[in-house]
Amino acid sequence: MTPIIDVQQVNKAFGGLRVINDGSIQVTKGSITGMIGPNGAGKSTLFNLIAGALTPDSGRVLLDGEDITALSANARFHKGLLRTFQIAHEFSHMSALENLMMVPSHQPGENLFTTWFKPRLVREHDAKVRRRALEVIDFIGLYHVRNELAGNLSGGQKKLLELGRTMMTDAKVVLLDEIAAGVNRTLLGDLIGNIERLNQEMGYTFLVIEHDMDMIARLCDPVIVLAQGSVMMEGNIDDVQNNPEVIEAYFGGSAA
Ligand SMILES: Nc1ncnc2c1ncn2[C@@H]1O[C@H](COP(=O)(O)OP(=O)(O)OP(=O)(O)O)[C@@H](O)[C@H]1O
Repeated sequence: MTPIIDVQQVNKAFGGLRVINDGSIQVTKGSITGMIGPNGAGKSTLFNLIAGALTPDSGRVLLDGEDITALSANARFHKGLLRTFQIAHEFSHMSALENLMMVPSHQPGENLFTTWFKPRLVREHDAKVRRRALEVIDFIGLYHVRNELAGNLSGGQKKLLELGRTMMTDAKVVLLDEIAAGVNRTLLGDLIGNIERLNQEMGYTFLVIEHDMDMIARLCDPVIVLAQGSVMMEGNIDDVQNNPEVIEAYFGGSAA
């Protein structure tokens, strides 16, 4: 089966520092794949190369078999490859529900021609977006705070809202970057449950960078271990945790 994400022999250097060294990873459609590694291993850089925030010096990135190496992050977003969006400053002054409704899509209202000449189409679209936002906010368990300003939500609630924002799109693959950081254990349980439901019920594929090993162990199979810009191994969490090379490089190091 064609992997949904196929990173092929990617290299990336910053100045003289080679950060990704012939990096190749495959993410299987329908999986929740984890990516771990010591601090500075290159996890965020690889994420940025996949999401399109960075361009590789060499190598290719394929999405569902299509070469997307030259595409912008925005073009990749419209192809269904997204990373959770931090709630940007300007959005913290909008309600939780409005944050969901503001997620970019091909909205007819954005086109001046449709706004002027097809106002009914715009109204129908807005009503549809609102209905979807209400469904999503219910799904992520934030219905009771739907009218709260996003800036007033707790850290964990903001993470749930970020996940909810991905659900407003036609996501195929969602990149989750350290989503557990700063989230209390109860909300972390909700977050994990929601990710599993999105995966099982709605067919989302996830690629997860995480320092929280408990979350990796509960969610991810397989787990890819990155060390010094290269893939050290891939396997299930038990294989990874029992691999002497990984223990030396990762658990024996300074990483969490
Ligand atoms: N824009 C940049 N310019 C220069 N060096 C960079 C840049 N981005 C990352 N690096 C360097 O690349 C290396 C890998 O960084 P990266 O953030 O990808 O690692 P990481 O595995 O995500 O680390 P962490 O777990 O600490 O977040 C580090 O040595 C870092 O200092």
